[in-house]
Amino acid sequence: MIEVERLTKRYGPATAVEDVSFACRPGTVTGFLGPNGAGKSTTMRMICGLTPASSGTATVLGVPFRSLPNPGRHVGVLLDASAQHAGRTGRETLALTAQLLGVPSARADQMLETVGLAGKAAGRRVGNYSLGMRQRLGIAQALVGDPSVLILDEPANGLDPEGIYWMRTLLRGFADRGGTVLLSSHLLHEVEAVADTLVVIAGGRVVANGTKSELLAPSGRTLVRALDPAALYTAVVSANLTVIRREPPTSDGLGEGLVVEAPAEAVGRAAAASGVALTELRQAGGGGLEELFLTLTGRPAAPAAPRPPAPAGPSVPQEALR
Ligand SMILES: Nc1ncnc2c1ncn2[C@@H]1O[C@H](COP(=O)(O)OP(=O)(O)OP(=O)(O)O)[C@@H](O)[C@H]1O
Repeated sequence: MIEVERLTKRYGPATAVEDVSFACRPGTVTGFLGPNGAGKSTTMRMICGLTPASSGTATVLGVPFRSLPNPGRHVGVLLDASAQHAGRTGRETLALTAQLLGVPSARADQMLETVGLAGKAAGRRVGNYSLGMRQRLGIAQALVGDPSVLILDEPANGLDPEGIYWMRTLLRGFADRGGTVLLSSHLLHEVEAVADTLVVIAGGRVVANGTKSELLAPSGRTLVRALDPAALYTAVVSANLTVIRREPPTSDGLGEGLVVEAPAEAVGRAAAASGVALTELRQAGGGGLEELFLTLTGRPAAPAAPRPPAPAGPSVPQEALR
């Protein structure tokens, strides 16, 4: 169990993390999502006692991380896969960790096997490892102490598709055996595939927190497009419906769309009343995590007039979300 209660981190006048609260339960994978600079790493570092919080608390297995006796036997942490000693081999790295944690050295060999670094790779110096190999070694290191909690910051970075699939299977198995996993990522689709619970952070604040099925449930919003986007906008606004945001034109030639806070029927009627020919009318949502993420964190409006109300959250460049 990980419990985070109103955690805040300030660096001088800047607030990196503000009033963040969430819980990760045994048997679940919690995906911690946010664009670059959202505050994921800072939050994880505070949970692990590496960065002091300005206010708020974080506990792991009921106590602050630093109060855990031999924490590596309870919590496996991977915050920076590049932080390993470049001059040691993979096998030496894990053997040393096993020794420090007081577990048999055979466990180190088992973990090398588990992460696919047994054999030749185990004898190579870490400095010669690819980023993906370092991630695998970092995951092995986190697992050596046979912990019940895993805290992993962007573990999929540098992994190829096969590696990402492998990691997903590993984390799912760990949680299914009763473990607790907190996993940060900006790889939305990977998180969507493995997480049970999602915590979305933007600008240092939690903007969504719930089970995947709750958060991805269909919304009462409608996505609508028309041959004449400006006429559509006027029709929607004239019917006193609220435009949440614009959708960019599609690659197959449909023009700019609108996401409207109303059921499809109301939007269709508004368009019909103004004689606007629609090219698309459907419930918004169903676009998975990416759509949820964009809705929650905002996105740059497409250049067109007239403009809808500004998005509620900070602007997030789309490339930061992939
Ligand atoms: N030591 C520090 N001093 C000052 N500002 C910091 C420090 N560490 C982080 N920040 C700032 O805090 C904010 C949150 O950073 P953080 O690294 O936690 O975000 P993140 O969500 O992990 O981003 P990324 O996905 O890019 O790693 C950023 O604006 C960052 O510049």
